[in-house]
Amino acid sequence: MTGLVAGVTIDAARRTLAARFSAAGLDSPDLDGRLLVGHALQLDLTGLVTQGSRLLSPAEAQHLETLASRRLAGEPVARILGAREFWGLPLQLSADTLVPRPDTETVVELALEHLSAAGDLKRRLRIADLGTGSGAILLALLSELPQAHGIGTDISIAALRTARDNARALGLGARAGFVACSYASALAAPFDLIVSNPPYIPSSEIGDLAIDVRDHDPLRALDGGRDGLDAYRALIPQAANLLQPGGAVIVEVGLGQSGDVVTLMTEAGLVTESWAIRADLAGIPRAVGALKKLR
Ligand SMILES: C[S@@+](CC[C@H](N)C(=O)[O-])C[C@H]1O[C@@H](n2cnc3c(N)ncnc32)[C@H](O)[C@@H]1O
Repeated sequence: MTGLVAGVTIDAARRTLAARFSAAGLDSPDLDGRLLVGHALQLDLTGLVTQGSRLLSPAEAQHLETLASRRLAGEPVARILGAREFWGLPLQLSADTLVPRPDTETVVELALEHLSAAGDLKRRLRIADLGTGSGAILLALLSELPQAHGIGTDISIAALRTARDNARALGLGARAGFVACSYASALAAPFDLIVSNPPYIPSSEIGDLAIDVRDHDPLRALDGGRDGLDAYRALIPQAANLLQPGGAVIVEVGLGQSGDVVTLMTEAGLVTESWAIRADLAGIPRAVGALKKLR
């Protein structure tokens, strides 16, 4: 394997990393190389372009080599950077938070569409995000809903700390609270909107996940029990109790789970409608919603 040597230019270092990542079969070798070089040298895209002919110092070359080795060993770029963008918001991560996924933005989209159709975008809404992790879904919603307040829950205190820090860093801290509990068990009614991306991988499938997920995302963010539906069985009845009449619960689901989740919502007395299933970019039903009946 070709290492990076001091005295190569930034451009050459990017090309070398991209070639090594490509040879290792990584999905986005150019992007990964650019992000790691930018991170190691503290340069944004403009800096990388304008300083492309600058030579790496020995310390920079060594640092970059360490980051490249971690990537080649299967560690996701977001874990190496300790940060990931979600809904255009920069979020810090920790070992206790899932790396937020682009698919999860379907939950945010469906929630905003529902609120928009109901004429509620400017209302003083109360939102709960169950299993908030880095705070991704809650903070995306609060960034779009200027009058809304929200609570994120998680069983991981460390994840809640990261979520709280993200809320503060984004200027949303005054409208976001964080509570350690199992899903909504410590929350009191009423809520206008409850969202969740809970753990939903069947326990028996965890071992077959790609290495960047299995070895780097926290197990309690992934493991949904025997059939993957344990979290929905717990949180959907809780949500049904806590919602205002006309309020909505919107959850992310795994592959092939939307039918079972709709059934759980119906059994909890919620109303599911055709608007309330949203596919991700791959066409897989990814977000499922239901309403509490109006009295
Ligand atoms: C799939 S991750 C989602 C994180 C974040 N909402 C996102 O979309 O990026 C699931 C989260 O649920 C949390 N969790 C697992 N079991 C829980 C429980 N019983 N009550 C509350 N949160 C739980 C995990 O710690 C993890 O942060």
